[in-house]
Amino acid sequence: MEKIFVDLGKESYTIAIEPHSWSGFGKKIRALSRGDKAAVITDRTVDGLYGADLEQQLRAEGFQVRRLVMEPGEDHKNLDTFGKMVRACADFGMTRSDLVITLGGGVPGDLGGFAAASFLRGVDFIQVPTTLLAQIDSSVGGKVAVDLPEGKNLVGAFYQPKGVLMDPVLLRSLDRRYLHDGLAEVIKCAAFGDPDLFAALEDFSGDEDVLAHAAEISAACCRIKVKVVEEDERDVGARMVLNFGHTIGHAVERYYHYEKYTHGEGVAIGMVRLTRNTEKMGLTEPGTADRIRRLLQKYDIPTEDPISDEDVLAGITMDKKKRGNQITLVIVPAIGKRMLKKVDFADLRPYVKG
Ligand SMILES: NC(=O)c1ccc[n+]([C@@H]2O[C@H](COP(=O)([O-])OP(=O)(O)OC[C@H]3O[C@@H](n4cnc5c(N)ncnc54)[C@H](O)[C@@H]3O)[C@@H](O)[C@H]2O)c1
Ligand SMILES: O=C(O)C(=O)C[C@@H](O)[C@H](O)[C@H](O)COP(=O)(O)O
Ligand SMILES: [Zn+2]
Repeated sequence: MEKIFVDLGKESYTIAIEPHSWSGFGKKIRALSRGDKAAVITDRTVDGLYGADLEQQLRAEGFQVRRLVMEPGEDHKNLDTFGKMVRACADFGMTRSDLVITLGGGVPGDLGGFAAASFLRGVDFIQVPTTLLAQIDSSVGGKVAVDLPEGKNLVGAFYQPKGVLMDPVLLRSLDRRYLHDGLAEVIKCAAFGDPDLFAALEDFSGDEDVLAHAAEISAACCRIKVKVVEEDERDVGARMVLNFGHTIGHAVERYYHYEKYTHGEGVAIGMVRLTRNTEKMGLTEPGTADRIRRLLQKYDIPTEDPISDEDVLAGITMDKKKRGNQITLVIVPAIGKRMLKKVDFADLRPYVKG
C-alpha cells in the first residue's frame, strides 16, 4: 500500500493507494468518521457498478446510508444538480457530525465535495475516486466546485477531504475514452514535473501498461500535486502550475457547453496550442509541443480544435488566474520544467492563437 500524507495543519489527511483494497473501504471510512449517517454522492453509472456494494459495507459499519445519484457527465456539474444534492442531504436529516462520501470521477467528486463544504456550512467528506483523472488529480487538494455557463468551476470552495481512498483495480471498468481523459492530466503532470514519467508513458505499449502501472502513476502524480498544494493551498502562486493547458482548455470546454470534450481532452488541446505558441516566441525548447502532441495522440486524445482565437479569448475572461487585467500563464519551457508568466490580457492573443 502507498500512503501519501497531505500536510495542511489541522486540515491534513492521507491518500491511500492500494490495489484490491475496495472490500475494506467500509472499515477505513468508519475509522475516519464517527457519524451516524453517510450520504454517498455518485453518478448513475458508478452507482450501478459500485453503489450497492459500498452501501452494504457502510451499513455493516453501523452507518445509515443514502445514495444520492446524479446523471453522469460534465454538463451535470452545475448549480441545478448541486441544489438537488444539498436538498437531498437536508431530506436525509444529516447533522454536522455526519458524512458525505463522493464516489466516482471528478464530476461527482467536485460537486459532492462542494455540497459537503456548503451543507450546514461544512460536513466531513471522504473522496473515493474511481476514474484515473480523479485518482491522479481531482480527489486531492480540496478544490471543489460546479461550472457556470460563463465558465468552469466558477462557484466553489477550497475544502479538504478527511481522507482519499483509491483502489486502482476499479479503473478496469472505465471506458477507454475516460482512461485516456485521465491520461491527459497525467501527461500534464509529467510535462511540467516528472520527465521520467513522461518518458515511461512514451515507452508504454498502450492501455494495458497504463492499467498495470496505475498505482505507481497515481502515486507519482499525487506526490507532485501534494507538494504544490502544501506550498500554496489557496492557489495564489506555486499551485497555478497544475493549470498547465487549462487556460485554453477551459475556454474550449465552455465554448462547446461542456458536451463535446471531456475535461482532459480540453486540457490536451490547451497544452498543445499554448506550447506551439511559446515555442515560436522562444520561451519553450523547440520540439516540446510536438513531443507532447505525439504522446497525447498515442492515447487517441484530441490535440486540435478549430475554435477561433476570439472565442478562446472570450472564454478566458473568467479564468481564475486573472487579476485585474493581467493573467498568469503556465508555460513548459522544456519537458520537466515549469514557468509562470504574467501577461497583460491585451497581449494574450499570440499565446492562444490557433
Ligand atoms: N478538483 C480538482 O482539483 C480537479 C482536478 C482535475 C479535474 N477536475 C474536474 O474533474 C472532472 C472530470 O473528472 P472525470 O474525468 O473523472 O469525469 P467523470 O466524473 O464525468 O467520469 C467520467 C465517466 O466515467 C464514468 N466512471 C467513473 N468511474 C468509473 C468506473 N470505475 N468504471 C466505469 N465508469 C466509470 C462516469 O460515470 C463518467 O461517465 C471535471 O469536472 C474537472 O473539472 C477537478
Ligand atoms: O488542483 C489544482 O489546483 C488544479 O488546477 C488541478 C486541475 O487539473 C483542475 O482541473 C482544477 O479543477 C482546475 O482548477 P481551476 O481553479 O482552474 O478551476
Ligand atoms: Zn484539470
